[in-house]
Amino acid sequence: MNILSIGGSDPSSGAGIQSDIRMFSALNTYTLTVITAITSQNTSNFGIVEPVSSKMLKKQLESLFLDFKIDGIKIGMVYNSKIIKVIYQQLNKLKIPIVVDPVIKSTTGGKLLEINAVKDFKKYIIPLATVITPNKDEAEFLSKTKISRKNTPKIIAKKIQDMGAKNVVITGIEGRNNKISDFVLEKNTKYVISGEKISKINHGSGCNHSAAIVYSLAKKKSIKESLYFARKFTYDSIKNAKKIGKGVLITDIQSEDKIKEDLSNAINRFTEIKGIYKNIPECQTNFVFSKQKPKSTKDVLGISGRIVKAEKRVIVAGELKYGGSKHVATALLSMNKKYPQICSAINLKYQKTTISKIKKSKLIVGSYDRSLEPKDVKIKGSTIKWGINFAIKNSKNIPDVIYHKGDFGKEPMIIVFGKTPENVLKKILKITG
Ligand SMILES: Nc1ncnc2c1ncn2[C@@H]1O[C@H](COP(=O)(O)OP(=O)(O)OP(=O)(O)O)[C@@H](O)[C@H]1O
Ligand SMILES: Cc1ncc(COP(=O)(O)O)c(N)n1
Repeated sequence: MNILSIGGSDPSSGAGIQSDIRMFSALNTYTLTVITAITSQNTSNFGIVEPVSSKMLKKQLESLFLDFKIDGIKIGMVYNSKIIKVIYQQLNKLKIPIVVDPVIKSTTGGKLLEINAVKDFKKYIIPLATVITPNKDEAEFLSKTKISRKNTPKIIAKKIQDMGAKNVVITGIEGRNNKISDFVLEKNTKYVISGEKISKINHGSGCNHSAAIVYSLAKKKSIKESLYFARKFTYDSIKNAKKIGKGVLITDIQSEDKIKEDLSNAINRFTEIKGIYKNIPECQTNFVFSKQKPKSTKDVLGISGRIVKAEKRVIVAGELKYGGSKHVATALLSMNKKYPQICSAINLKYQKTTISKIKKSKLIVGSYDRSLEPKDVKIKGSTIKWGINFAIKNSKNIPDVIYHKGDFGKEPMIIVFGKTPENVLKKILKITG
């Protein structure tokens, strides 16, 4: 699939064209790019803007239309009237999804649309939009109306729809109980998509949101499906935002390749720990790492075989696969449900010496007694879930380690948990060897 991103260059790659390339690549989509303006900015400050000439813009667009099948277009920073008019001339006959992210001001305060271009933006760019995604401030600015009890998001969205956009999403409306919502006016129907607000000041969430919408629309999904997909995608990108520069955080997507790379590195380092073979249980070891918000073991990467003991060495038998682990992945899912930041786990042999080392190090330990398992739990085969939940309930803080001493015919076990495989490995180093 090929998606075209039309927008400004952000040299810090936190927003604009460069951010779109990162996002579409994470979605395994080829990104075509047309630059409208070059900006100088970083995560703290916005510098200057140099728009490209109309001729240059037109030539960029023509060169792509002559060569590629384009499945969807995202429009970000357009800056001035000349740019707006060229985009309109080139795009107005197209029949593919176009998502407009009306960027007016950057998070760091830079001007991304000239004041005297606002009129043409409304006249030429808004009517191109299959979906337009103003945030609350942008929606108020475009509609010249403040959201209030009287002027509801619906009234504001309708004003923007009347300018020619087919569907309108007003993003980032903050509510009570740490909720953040997007108000949607889809043709004649309205609805709200709500979720938890992450307390991080970030750069690029709006760009990621509109990029994910056009990606999903280009895959022929409905508007509603695309908005839910984009909301989750953006949430993950904010959750995974990193402090790369000195200022605001830069949003990022943890690609499946990155999950694989992190787990694979940690497994290699695990196998090299001196004397680690003593910590491999009879049922062998699995080491797992999940995607954000895993729903089932299919979202958890693990070894399709196990890490096995071969005399005084340990070797990895099998490959990394989603759904590769059952037991450790199930334990992780129970932990992750209560503590979503915990995404990695490993099981180790139960030994008194290890437990006393765990207790001496400052790790938080939880445990459960398998002989107390209720009958229905045994019958349903949901022992691990029951045990992990039992240990979590009885621990004030997030347990680093949960163990049980086994039962008749059941091997005792220790499970070490952490945010990432690297984090789990650090804990293992404290308690083994
Ligand atoms: N702190 C947050 N926690 C969770 N979701 C958020 C948060 N901030 C924004 N979102 C969601 O991210 C999506 C993008 O909206 P946002 O309001 O960030 O756009 P924007 O202000 O245009 O961003 P930008 O300034 O990066 O262009 C929306 O679905 C919004 O609800
Ligand atoms: C080139 C360009 N395009 C868009 C944004 C908006 O993104 P943000 O509001 O996150 O700063 C930006 N800062 N720069």
